Amino acid sequence: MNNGKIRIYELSKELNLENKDIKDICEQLNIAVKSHSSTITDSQAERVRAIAVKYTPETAAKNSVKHQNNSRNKGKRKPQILAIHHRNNSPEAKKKIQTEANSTPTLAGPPKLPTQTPSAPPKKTSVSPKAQLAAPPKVTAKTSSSQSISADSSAPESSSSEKAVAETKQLVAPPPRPQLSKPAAKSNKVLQLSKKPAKVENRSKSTETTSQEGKSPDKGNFAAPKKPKTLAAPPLPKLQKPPKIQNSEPEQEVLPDDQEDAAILDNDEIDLDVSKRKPKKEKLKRPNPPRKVKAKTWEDGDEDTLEQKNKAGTKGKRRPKPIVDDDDDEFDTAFETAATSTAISLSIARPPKPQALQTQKPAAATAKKKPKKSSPRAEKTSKAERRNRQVEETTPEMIELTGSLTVRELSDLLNTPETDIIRSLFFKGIAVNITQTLDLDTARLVAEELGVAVDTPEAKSAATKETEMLNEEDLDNLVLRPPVVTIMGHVDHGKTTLLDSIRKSKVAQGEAGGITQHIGAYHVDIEHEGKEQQIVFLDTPGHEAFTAMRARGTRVTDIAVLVVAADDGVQPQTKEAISHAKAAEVPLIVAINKVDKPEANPDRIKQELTEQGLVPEDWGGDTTMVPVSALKGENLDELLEMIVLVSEIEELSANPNRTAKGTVIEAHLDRTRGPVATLLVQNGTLRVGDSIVAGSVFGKIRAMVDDRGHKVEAASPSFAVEILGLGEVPEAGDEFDVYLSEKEARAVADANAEIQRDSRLQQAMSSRRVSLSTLSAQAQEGELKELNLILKADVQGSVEAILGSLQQLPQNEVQIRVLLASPGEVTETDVDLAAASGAVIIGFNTTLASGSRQAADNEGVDIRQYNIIYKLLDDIQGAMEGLLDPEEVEEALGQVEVRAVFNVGRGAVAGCYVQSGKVIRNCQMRVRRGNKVIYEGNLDSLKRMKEDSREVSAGYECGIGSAKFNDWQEGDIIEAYEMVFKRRTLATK
Ligand SMILES: Nc1nc2c(ncn2[C@@H]2O[C@H](COP(=O)(O)OP(=O)(O)OP(=O)(O)O)[C@@H](O)[C@H]2O)c(=O)[nH]1
Repeated sequence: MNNGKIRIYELSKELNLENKDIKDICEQLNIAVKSHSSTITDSQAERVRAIAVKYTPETAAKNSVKHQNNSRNKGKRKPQILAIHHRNNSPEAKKKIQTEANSTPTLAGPPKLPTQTPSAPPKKTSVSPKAQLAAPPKVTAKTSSSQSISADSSAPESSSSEKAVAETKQLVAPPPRPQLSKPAAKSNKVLQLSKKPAKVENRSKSTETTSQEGKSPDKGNFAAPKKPKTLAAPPLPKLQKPPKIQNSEPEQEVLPDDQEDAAILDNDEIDLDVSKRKPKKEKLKRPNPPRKVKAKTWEDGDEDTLEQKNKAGTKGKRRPKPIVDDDDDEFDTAFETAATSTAISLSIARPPKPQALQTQKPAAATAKKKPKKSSPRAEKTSKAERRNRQVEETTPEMIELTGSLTVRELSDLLNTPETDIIRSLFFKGIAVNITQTLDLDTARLVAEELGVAVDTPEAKSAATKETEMLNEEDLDNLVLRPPVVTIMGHVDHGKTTLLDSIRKSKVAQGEAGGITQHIGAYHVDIEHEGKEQQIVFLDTPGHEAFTAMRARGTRVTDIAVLVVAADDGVQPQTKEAISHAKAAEVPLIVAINKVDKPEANPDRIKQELTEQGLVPEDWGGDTTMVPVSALKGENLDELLEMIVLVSEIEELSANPNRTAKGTVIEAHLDRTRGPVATLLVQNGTLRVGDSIVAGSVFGKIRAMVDDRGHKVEAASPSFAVEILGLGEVPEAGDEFDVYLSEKEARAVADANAEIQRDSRLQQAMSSRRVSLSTLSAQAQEGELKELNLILKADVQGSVEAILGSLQQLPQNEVQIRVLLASPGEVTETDVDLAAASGAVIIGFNTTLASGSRQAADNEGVDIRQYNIIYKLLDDIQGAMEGLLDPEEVEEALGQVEVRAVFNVGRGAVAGCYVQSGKVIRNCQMRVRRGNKVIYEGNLDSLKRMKEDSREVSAGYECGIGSAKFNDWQEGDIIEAYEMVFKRRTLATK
């Protein structure tokens, strides 16, 4: 709904009717509608909803005129509902209600309701829908509750509390449409479920039966389970919707225009009921405790909050108030009792959105307090008390925070009104709105202020193995597989050289700057105990910028080889590698490298490693440490042997006789070949032609190439292959699965894409998160600056590495906003985005697509290209500093000594000698006498040889005068300086 209007198709969707049906209803109501995309006003929509409740396509088809008449007839019923409202005030009625409530325990059983509703439709099949429509009284006859309802319809005004109870019950039982004298109403409900009036009747019957017998309606009523489909189709949610309409809307429909207000009151009453019943819903759905909190808020009279929550379903929200006004204490008590039993049915009857339900639940619990409203002032006080009490009662003792969350989410977690959170932050100088995302520290601050302890379990290490690749079916077909080994270690400790040496090839050559920047996977054949064996190596980069990639490497690895240079020792990334290996719970073998170097000291390395918890075997520990020289190829055999031995102990196995699954090691877009991904098969066998899903990407494998560049048809467990045929570039680190059915594979990919989209949205929200350190005061004063970036890199791993490094840059004054970060060329689209958002495009190891350079020139977009990450980071830091306001600093010009004082008129001029630097007319000066500064101000006149001079340099004499200072003395020192603006650098926190 926009601007108070709603389109026909939106309405039809909401009411679960056909567009045509809605148009029919509009026609009945004389609302001009041309097509399904026509809009009508909210008030018109309300009228349509009212009619829709009772609307049946069947009836509609017969004639629209009848409907009009019917709607008039319905108007007669509305008064019934109104009457219920009045009944509430009658003490007698209340008693009756109590009695009723007690006597109808069946209704109270919340669990039954859900079952009933869904099952109801089928039962109805046994009954002729037409009959129902034509003779609503029959329905009433079936149930006691329905009877009372029918009585109401006959004499609405005189309706008693019994009737009210009966109505409530009806509401509870979704179908029981005795109230609806018009068959249409019933049919409407039915329609929502299955669009078949017959089903509606069944439902009502079933519900009735259930309420009486306390059994599941399904069994008894299922005389004709003819259309199980219908049953399946009308899932619970649908059922919920129709009920709402029944409760409130039928009445509205019936009421003549001039009675609309009264109808609203009625609705309000109904809402009250609902709120009271909500507690039961909790039992049924038992979803989010936070919602309860919201409900409390609502009770407190925070209408706004409610309204905000349910813009679409505003009706429900308004209702609470009127109820309060009309409520009588006694009645409330009685009604509460009754509500317990009827709550469930009501909830079913109500279509309200989940949010509304949530909010209402708590309301139900506190409904008793409402009567106090009779005295507005007393009510205010009681509200506050109640609110405090509620908050105290419901605020959890401890919450668990794992990351950023919105104000609303925090409110849910804390069972505290959003407004309280916003207020609390406001007083701390942080202005937020309800949808804004708070970072963990801010959220913790809020929670702790409310006395709620915060637990922040450490984020699961990225290196932790996430998925078990084997499942039960594989156990019978397990065969040993080669170990997947990750080589880790500090930069330049010789990882690539080691692998290179093992492979007897020159992988290190050709890497930009000699730094490994991509993850690679290679297999080597070795001979062990006379048998040929294989080891698959993952080569991960050593620079700390690639932490994420290394972590990923660990996640798929079986054994970690930690390379430590014997001449350098344990370094930061050595420690990091150890922690990754520990997180992944993989065995670790240390290769003490560069032992050929004269300064190599393996024992020192062992000592340092011992301090990290890795005690060498020859020192009594359990860590295998092998001294090697990667460069000279010394002792590599022993290292390989150790790897094989460890893998044997690990009994690494997989089932090659199944569809493959594994992990995307790397992926990029190749200009000629399309998306290319390196996959590590961890179970099963991957084959050309397989339908594969990697993350959210679907593909049919066109070709596979192994690490030696050979085309292969199949890849068995532990082997890494580069594949072609994916639709898009998957994310490195994504797991992949092969599906026998291409259709299923596509569906899985689509579903994954949906999930990823959601999480990306959340990330986008988080990128604008409120952080205590960066926002607070600055944000409010508009001082926070942003540097927008678009990052394109050769591969996903580089993207992650750069993003990780960017996060390390101080952002307390200038915040980096990465609008887009993806692997691939810099395209014209990127340029457009940059132009629209004032972003700079950063390309790393990537090229410009044709046309993008020209587009950038035309748009004035800055594209920076790099192949060394340090340079990239330096430049970005420079750009960020460029965004800082320059600071005004004092720049010394020179020093002048006063050697004589000349009185001129009323003033005086100093005869000076420039000792150093220079002095400039109109510059700033500071006059020092001894250690004291006696004047600071402008140097107004500067003369050289009685002539005005602009500047006098060191070694020359000059006359200096100031309009505001004449108290010169010989020996005074004048420090000449000027204020200049200087570019600032980012302060590192
Ligand atoms: N003397 C000697 N030098 C070695 C040995 N292993 C590697 N180096 C040298 O150490 C330097 C770094 O080697 P790399 O293999 O590139 O180191 P890396 O750990 O892969 O470096 P990144 O890929 O940048 O993390 C090179 O100059 C190698 O020649 C060795 O066993 N002995």
